[in-house]
Amino acid sequence: MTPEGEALLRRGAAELGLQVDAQIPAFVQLMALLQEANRKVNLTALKTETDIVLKHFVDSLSCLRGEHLDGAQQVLDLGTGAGFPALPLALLRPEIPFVPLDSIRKKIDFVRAAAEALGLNNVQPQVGRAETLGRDPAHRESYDRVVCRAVAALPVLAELALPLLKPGGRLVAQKGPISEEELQAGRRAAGELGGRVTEVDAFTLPVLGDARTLIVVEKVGRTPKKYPRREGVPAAQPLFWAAR
Ligand SMILES: C[S@@+](CC[C@H](N)C(=O)[O-])C[C@H]1O[C@@H](n2cnc3c(N)ncnc32)[C@H](O)[C@@H]1O
Repeated sequence: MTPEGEALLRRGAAELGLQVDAQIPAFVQLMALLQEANRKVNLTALKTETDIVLKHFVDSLSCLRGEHLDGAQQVLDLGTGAGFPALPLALLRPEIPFVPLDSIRKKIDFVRAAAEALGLNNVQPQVGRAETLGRDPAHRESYDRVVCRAVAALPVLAELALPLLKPGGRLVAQKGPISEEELQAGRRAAGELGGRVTEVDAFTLPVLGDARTLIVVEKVGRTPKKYPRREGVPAAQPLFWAAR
């Protein structure tokens, strides 16, 4: 990473109220690993240094807004892709255990290799589908938090995440701007699944000013056994939401 890239990372993090000086060497290494892996396989669409700094690193760190991860014992990153937001979050919060989950093995192979290279003992990547884990007693109702970024519409996320959360746990979903229709469907879906939308935090991405929304869904009851539906159904037939 160039000195300009490092300065951009410091500035973006500072706008979020975060200090990343101690983690700069690790971010430099992560940038190199991502760019090297991207030359071999198409891991992420973002390829330039500026895009990776702002739209992967800083954007991931925005999940720390509102301190929703504080005190969490086990955080699942649903649909982590190349490790976002899990890897930047794990760098900033070494005391929190993260489980980056993705259904695509080559992505999880990268996340595992990157976590090892960065010496991140608090990262345990997992290959699989959220629907499968959500019905597996070893994972159902096992997580304090589920974070996710750019994975699916809110009603779909609610069905994938709420079965995995312990009662009292929270889904922290980072999205772009959200329509009123999606939010309404998400509220109804959350209600059906034992959850409640407790926060809709609209903000702008540091430096770039792109619109973002952090949506928090709290698990206030139990998720009925019939959820999640089988693999692919939550996304193909989102609860309470026809307007896709
Ligand atoms: C658009 S990518 C976003 C990746 C990453 N969160 C980011 O922001 O860069 C969505 C990822 O979610 C994964 N995914 C989608 N549905 C999933 C499911 N039901 N279970 C596990 N992973 C899923 C996909 O394989 C893909 O890697």
